[in-house]
Amino acid sequence: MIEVIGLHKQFADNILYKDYSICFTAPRVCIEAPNGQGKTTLLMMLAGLEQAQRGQVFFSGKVLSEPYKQVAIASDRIALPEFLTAKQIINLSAKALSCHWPMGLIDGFNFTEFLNTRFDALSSGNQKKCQLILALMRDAPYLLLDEPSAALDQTSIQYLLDLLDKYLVDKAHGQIIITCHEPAPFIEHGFECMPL
Ligand SMILES: Nc1ncnc2c1ncn2[C@@H]1O[C@H](COP(=O)(O)OP(=O)(O)OP(=O)(O)O)[C@@H](O)[C@H]1O
Repeated sequence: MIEVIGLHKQFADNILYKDYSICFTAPRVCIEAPNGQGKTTLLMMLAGLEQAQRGQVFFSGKVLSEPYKQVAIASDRIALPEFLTAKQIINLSAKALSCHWPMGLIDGFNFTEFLNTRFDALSSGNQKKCQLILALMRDAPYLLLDEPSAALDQTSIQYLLDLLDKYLVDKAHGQIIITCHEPAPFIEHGFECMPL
């Protein structure tokens, strides 16, 4: 369970969260909110990649000192080295995070033929697949996916949904939080929709 208490976040004079608290209780949550409300920023803060001015985040009741070790995130907001190929980026991450080469995910997303393409030359759907592979290969207990189905083809969405069906089976306290503007397929697969 992820709980946010007393969050304050603003960019310059744009206040996104003011003394904001929320508790995500369902194992699989889909955050639905209008554009610009702060969904991506919230996921980035949960992952420890964006700093809040105030507030605390509890993961199963604990503050994580190094959230990146237990929280995996896929988001367009995270810049990847565009001059490297997808294979080089996946390799770098796998080595840095001591993960196995994610053969199953690469096959499942039909990504093999794009491994030698530079990240900046990948289509938006294939960039999304690369981001998802990087997050999913970590098998972290807390998984945050920002608009995971955006730009994906139907076969890949189905593969992702099947994968998320099984993701928490071996993660007793794990949780998946996604943001999505078209949540219907995720709701059908057991996600609980929450506004911000
Ligand atoms: N690094 C930044 N510097 C300044 N403003 C930012 C920064 N990151 C986000 N913002 C602003 O914060 C607001 C919320 O952005 P965010 O991307 O979190 O919203 P969102 O709910 O995910 O939107 P969408 O549904 O369009 O993806 C926007 O007004 C955005 O311009």
